[in-house]
Amino acid sequence: PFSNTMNSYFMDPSDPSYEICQRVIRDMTQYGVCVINNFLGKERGHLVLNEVLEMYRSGIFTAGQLVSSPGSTEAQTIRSDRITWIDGKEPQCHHIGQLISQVDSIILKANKMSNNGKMGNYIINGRTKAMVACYPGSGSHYVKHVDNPNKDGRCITAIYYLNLDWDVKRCGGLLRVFPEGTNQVADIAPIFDRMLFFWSDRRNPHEVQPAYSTRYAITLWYFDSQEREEALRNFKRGQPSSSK
Ligand SMILES: Cc1cc(NC(=O)CCC(=O)O)nc(C)c1Br
Ligand SMILES: [Fe+3]
Repeated sequence: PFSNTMNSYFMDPSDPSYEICQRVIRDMTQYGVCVINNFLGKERGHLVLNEVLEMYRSGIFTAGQLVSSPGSTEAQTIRSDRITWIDGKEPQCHHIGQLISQVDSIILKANKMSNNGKMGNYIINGRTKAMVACYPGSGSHYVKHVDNPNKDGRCITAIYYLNLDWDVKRCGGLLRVFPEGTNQVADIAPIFDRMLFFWSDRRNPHEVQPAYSTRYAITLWYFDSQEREEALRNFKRGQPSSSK
C-alpha cells in the first residue's frame, strides 16, 4: 500500500533530514509500516555489511531458534536464524554503531516532530540492543508472529537489511507483513541498504518466507516509555505482562 521509493542519500547522521522524518511519521501513521531505500548509501552500507560478515566468520553468532521437530524421537533440532546481540560500541562494530545512532536520531526526531511530540501516541525513550540475525539459507524461515503481542513495551520494530543482489524469486526470504484490518499484505524484499519500520504490536503480524541464500538483517526495537515502565512494574511483581 505504501510507496517505498524514499532514498536518503547524503543525510547528516547527527541531524536526520526533515523529509525523512516527515516520511516516517506519515507512513507510520497511515500504514503502520515504512520502507526507506538507500538508507546509508552504497559506501557506508558496505562498511556495515563487512562488519556483519566479519562477525559471522568469527563464529560469535549463536543458533537463534532451536526448534526440535515435533514428535521426533532423537533430540533432532532444526536451526533457523542465528543471532547475536550488540550495543554497537564493540571495537569491531564501529559502522554498525553509526547505523544504530542514525536510526536513533531519526526515531527520536520523528517522535518529537509528530503532533504534540507523540508518534502513534508513543513517547519513545529507549530501545533494545541491536539484534544481528542471519538466516543460513537452507530454507530457513520465521513463522508468522507478532513481535510484541503482550505489551512488553516495544512499540517500533526497525530492521536494516544487508543483502546484495537479492532476488526474491531465486532467494526467497521475503518478509510478509499482514497489517491488521486489511487483507492486503506488504511484501518486503530484504534488499541491501533498505530500512524498515513497523509497529511491533498486534497490528503487524509478519513472517519470513524460506530463504535460499544467506540472509542478514539488523533489528532494533524501540520502547514506549509508559508501556515499558508498566511492563517492568508487572515483571517485578512477578505478573506476566497484561495477558499471556
Ligand atoms: C528473534 C526474533 C526475530 C524476529 N524477526 C523477524 O520477525 C524477522 C524479520 C526479518 O528478518 O525480515 N522477530 C521476533 C519477534 C523475534 Br523474538
Ligand atoms: Fe518479528
